[in-house]
Amino acid sequence: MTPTLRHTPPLTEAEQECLPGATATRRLRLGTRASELATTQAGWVADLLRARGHQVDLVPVRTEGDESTASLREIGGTGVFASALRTALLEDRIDVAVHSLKDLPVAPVPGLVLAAIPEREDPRDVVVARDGLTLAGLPEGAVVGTGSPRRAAQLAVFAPHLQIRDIRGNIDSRVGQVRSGTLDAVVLAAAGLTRVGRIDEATEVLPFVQMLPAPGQGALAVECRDDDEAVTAWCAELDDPDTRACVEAERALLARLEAGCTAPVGAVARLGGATGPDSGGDPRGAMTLTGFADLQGRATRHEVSGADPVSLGHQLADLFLADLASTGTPDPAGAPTAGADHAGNHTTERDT
Ligand SMILES: NCc1[nH]cc(CCC(=O)O)c1CC(=O)O
Repeated sequence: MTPTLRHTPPLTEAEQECLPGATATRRLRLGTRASELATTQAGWVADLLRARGHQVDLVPVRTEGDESTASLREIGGTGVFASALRTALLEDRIDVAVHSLKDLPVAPVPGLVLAAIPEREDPRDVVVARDGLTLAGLPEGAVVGTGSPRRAAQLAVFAPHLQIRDIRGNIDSRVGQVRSGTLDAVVLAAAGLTRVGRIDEATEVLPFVQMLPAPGQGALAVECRDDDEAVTAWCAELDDPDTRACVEAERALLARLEAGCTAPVGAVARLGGATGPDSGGDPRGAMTLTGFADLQGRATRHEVSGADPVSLGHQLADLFLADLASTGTPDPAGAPTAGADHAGNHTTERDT
């Protein structure tokens, strides 16, 4: 193996750019957890980097239980999937970490940067049900497995004839419980099924009007050390600005809501529409951010449109926080902006 740039005195970014073939002399250590989904996602990012001329080695990273508790405490309590990879990155055992964005806590980590958010997969949730059925086609009392309070709360609104059972596990074990007859159906992210090549097993795609995804669902985060300018720049080439704008809005909602409540939250941002003279000069055009939250057993939706992703997220959060503050019955006059697919004022019975 040829010596790497890591063992030579550090070069400035400008010096590296002058070196012919400089990118090929440094092998990138791309960290991945061991699950099929994680290795598939990491492999996809590795291939994108290889297509740009980089040499990439996949590095399996042990789960959080193997790591020092001190480092984990530094990072924070949530995000067990992300913690081990982030620790490995901070300790210079890997150069690049690939995460499912929806599993990544919204709080930034000092020393790390989200160098790229590549183009997202389908953000919707799908159903895998027995006998090719849809949720509407399942009989009264049929059992649907999900470990997600967000999914359970929305199922209670649009499919109240179904029972929810709290389940955990990877894609294979969750679908396996339908195949074995333990469950009538499970709800999963379309993106996960697509990435492992099993999207054809979905029996129904749930539209946003019924089921809003987790903020960031379907998108990946490519994380680097912020002082590693070369790797950060190489990874930044994988960024999709439209996806980044959408997930910024979705995560801004989550960040503001996490400060004010612990409700299950769904959200999706969509670009497009107002690209004409009224679009405020934003070349990305207008964005619409739609959110769901189950606030103390009362499920509500709100929708906002505008140009700035982060302020949209905050605006939407403030609508939910205002709902929460008005502890009495929901105010029908407080309906969202015209055109919203509002499903408010439902009473839910949450099983999880
Ligand atoms: N919480 C688990 C998880 N984290 C990321 C995905 C895959 C979908 C994605 O990348 O958003 C899944 C599986 C699921 O929710 O069904």
